[in-house]
Amino acid sequence: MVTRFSSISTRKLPKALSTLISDKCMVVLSDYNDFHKTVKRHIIKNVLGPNAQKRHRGHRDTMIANIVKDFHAHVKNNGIQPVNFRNVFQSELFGLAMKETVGSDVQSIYVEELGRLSKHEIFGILFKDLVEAALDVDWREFFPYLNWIPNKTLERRIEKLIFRRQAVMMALIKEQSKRVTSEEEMNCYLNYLLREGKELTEKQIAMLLWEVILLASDTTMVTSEWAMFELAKNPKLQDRLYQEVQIICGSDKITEEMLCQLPYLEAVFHETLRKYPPIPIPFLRFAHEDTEIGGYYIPAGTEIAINFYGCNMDENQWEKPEEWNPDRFLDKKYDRNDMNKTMAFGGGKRACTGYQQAMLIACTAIGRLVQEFEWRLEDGEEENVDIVGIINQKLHPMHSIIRPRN
Ligand code: HEM
Repeated sequence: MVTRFSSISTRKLPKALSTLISDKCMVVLSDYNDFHKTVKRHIIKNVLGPNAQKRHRGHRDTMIANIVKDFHAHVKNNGIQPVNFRNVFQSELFGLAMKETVGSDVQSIYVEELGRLSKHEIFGILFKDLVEAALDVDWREFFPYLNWIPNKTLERRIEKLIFRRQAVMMALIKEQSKRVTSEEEMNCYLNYLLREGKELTEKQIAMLLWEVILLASDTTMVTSEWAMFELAKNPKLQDRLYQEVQIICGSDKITEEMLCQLPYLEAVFHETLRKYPPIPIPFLRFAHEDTEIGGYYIPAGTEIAINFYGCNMDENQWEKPEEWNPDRFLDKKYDRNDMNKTMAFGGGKRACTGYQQAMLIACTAIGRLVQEFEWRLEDGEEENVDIVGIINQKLHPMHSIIRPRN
């Protein structure tokens, strides 16, 4: 992935997915070409690079504060009734994604073609429905010579989803374009692309904005949910993390600046990514030229699946890989600054551009939630380890009993 990326960075996508993403009009699913290089420069400069992340700091702090507030409100209103972690976390994460892309956590919007939509409905149209559709299997993919047979039900469903996404994105763009005067609203991807992305069409801008909404709304939540699940399941390890946070932060709330002093928290993050990589097998690639990988000759046209999950469960590489054990990452052999301790973020030139955002949000949230509350699993929850979808999501959202520490 590192040295051969230029030969193996062409994506092999199912037809339905290719249609959904307007024929690879995204950084993450485009081939390695000039379009990719241009739009990757844009996303780094305005959203995901270190300077952009500094500019978005306020949004992350607000997000964490809101999550903590929501959990306290749950305790106040429902006592020891279990809380659905995902409901709280995902809504706030989606709000952050909207701020980064269109400048505000839109609570409702009027869309000419669809009427007035709530935040929840916008989330459904821009995220949930499309993620579910990406999983739809078109049986014709397995029999390419039968491609001439129509699959009208699937095609109509995809057309409808694209229509709805496009209508909402256009309404968001129109609404936001009216408010380009305020300083805070200038700091969003939409305004940046309107200013700097002169080579892009309106449709491409809509797709690039949607890409950030899609990528920012999920993988970080998936990692945080699995980490909280394991901590709630293992009170001793949770206590160890709490003690570490107490020693470093005392009575202060944990902040991003403190993360570098919290090695156990960092180990919790990496161990979660190892055991539950949010992208266990990235979308297939194919070699567009003859190449050689790991001593094997790979002829042009070969499809390549990279199994991160398999690598992270390899007994030759990891002792007792099925155990969730953050301690393994405290070993001196791991460089503290190396984000690639596991394969979770990919590798080489196509490695994840959003790792810094993911790490800052997940680590601060996990640390702060353990600092504020004691987490226990609801009876029977321990068994709920099934996963669903292409992003290794917990099939059953985690339900946990939380008790404020003070
Ligand atoms: C724990 C969280 C995350 C994980 C595990 C993760 C994982 C990955 C992986 C494995 C790839 C490479 C796919 C491949 O090689 O085919 C990737 C690419 C990418 N990710 Fe992430 N990701 C995470 C969060 C994010 C976030 C929050 C964003 C942005 C908001 C993001 C943006 C991207 C982009 C733009 C690429 C494409 C890079 C390129 O093709 O040059 N990721 N991610």
